[in-house]
Amino acid sequence: MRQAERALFDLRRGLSILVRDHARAFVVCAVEGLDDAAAGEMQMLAGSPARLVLSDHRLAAIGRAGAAQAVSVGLSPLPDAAGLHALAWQRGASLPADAELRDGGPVERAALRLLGRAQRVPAALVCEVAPDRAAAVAATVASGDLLAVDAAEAMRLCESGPGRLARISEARVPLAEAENSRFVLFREADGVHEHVAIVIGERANWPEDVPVRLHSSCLTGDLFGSLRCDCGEQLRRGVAAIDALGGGVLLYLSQEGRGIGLANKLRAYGLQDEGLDTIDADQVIGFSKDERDFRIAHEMLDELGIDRILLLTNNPSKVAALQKAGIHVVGRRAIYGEVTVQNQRYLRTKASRHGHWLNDLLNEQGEPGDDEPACLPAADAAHRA
Ligand SMILES: Nc1nc2c(ncn2[C@@H]2O[C@H](COP(=O)(O)OP(=O)(O)OP(=O)(O)O)[C@@H](O)[C@H]2O)c(=O)[nH]1
Ligand SMILES: [Zn+2]
Repeated sequence: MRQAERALFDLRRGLSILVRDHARAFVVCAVEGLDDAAAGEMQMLAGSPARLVLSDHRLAAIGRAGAAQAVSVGLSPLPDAAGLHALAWQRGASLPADAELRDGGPVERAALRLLGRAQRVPAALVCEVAPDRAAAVAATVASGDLLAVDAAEAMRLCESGPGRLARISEARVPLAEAENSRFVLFREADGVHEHVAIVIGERANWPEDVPVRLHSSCLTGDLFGSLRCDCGEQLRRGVAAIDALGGGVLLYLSQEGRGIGLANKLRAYGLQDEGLDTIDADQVIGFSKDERDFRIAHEMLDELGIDRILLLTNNPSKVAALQKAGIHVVGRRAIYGEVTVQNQRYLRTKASRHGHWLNDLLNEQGEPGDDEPACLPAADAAHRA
């Protein structure tokens, strides 16, 4: 899958790539960062007019729901770069009435998946290579100026897990909430993404069901104490709770913004300031309500030799993902931050639309314990918060 990994780098840099299946080949570029010159050049190279490819989430957000994951939009005339940016992620944008919509094939789907994996807005400009341009495009590929990748290979990369993790380095890092802590850094097979396991306490003294928290990174909350979310407090309280339980592990996962990246999270915050909730805002930019893949956490636990855990979370998806991966989640403990004026709506949306177990915190409905996960064995109720 080396070509697909290289394709990710080129797309991140704003370069065009060639994506092909058995029948067709397209010059593909991210709409994010696109300028008019680049749009012109790719059409010249391919010898055909460019089409805009949008995700099903983006289509729904601009009022054109369809069944396909990727939809190819023919626009005549093609808008300039600013117009394409607006169609890709701005609120209130709409397609012209005469826009021609087609379900995308393997190439269009692969293009959007690659962009999502690269944490770019999932919107692509694509130009099919005209027969009379095939030789020129092949020469550009041969010269090294245009990277070519098969759509199937790109899809395989995007659907694959993190691959075998490498344990790279570690050190003792005493924390305010848990003095006896070690940071163990893992690197994904792609050589880029890194995640840290914070190993708290002495392993010999850990409870049999190891206290574990999966914490997705949040620069704004974890580092700066943003009041828009509850992450910073959950992080520190998570470390303290694991220490108080006799030790365990906090996995600090490089999954900023539920996997959409910081750039898109800030875009989404702008949309939330205009009135959208946290899930609709992500959808307007073209993403699903959660782009995270928790297989990484399973890999890390595996590397650490941990398979029976007490999970500190309010997120049912984390419990389900670990159980599916074969980890025995024998108990679940709630982990709350403070409710603030600024994060209240975010927390309520997590509860109502993401299924988070936050009823006790938000005091909305139900008696304490009512929202416990049905998937956990009753015998472990004592573990629960
Ligand atoms: N896209 C997006 N991401 C957000 C927003 N607010 C917080 N996040 C991200 O959401 C993630 C929260 O991760 P976690 O702390 O693991 O929380 P969780 O999935 O709510 O689950 P638990 O805390 O375990 O209950 C982090 O990656 C944050 O950066 C938002 O408004 N939009
Ligand atoms: Zn946060």
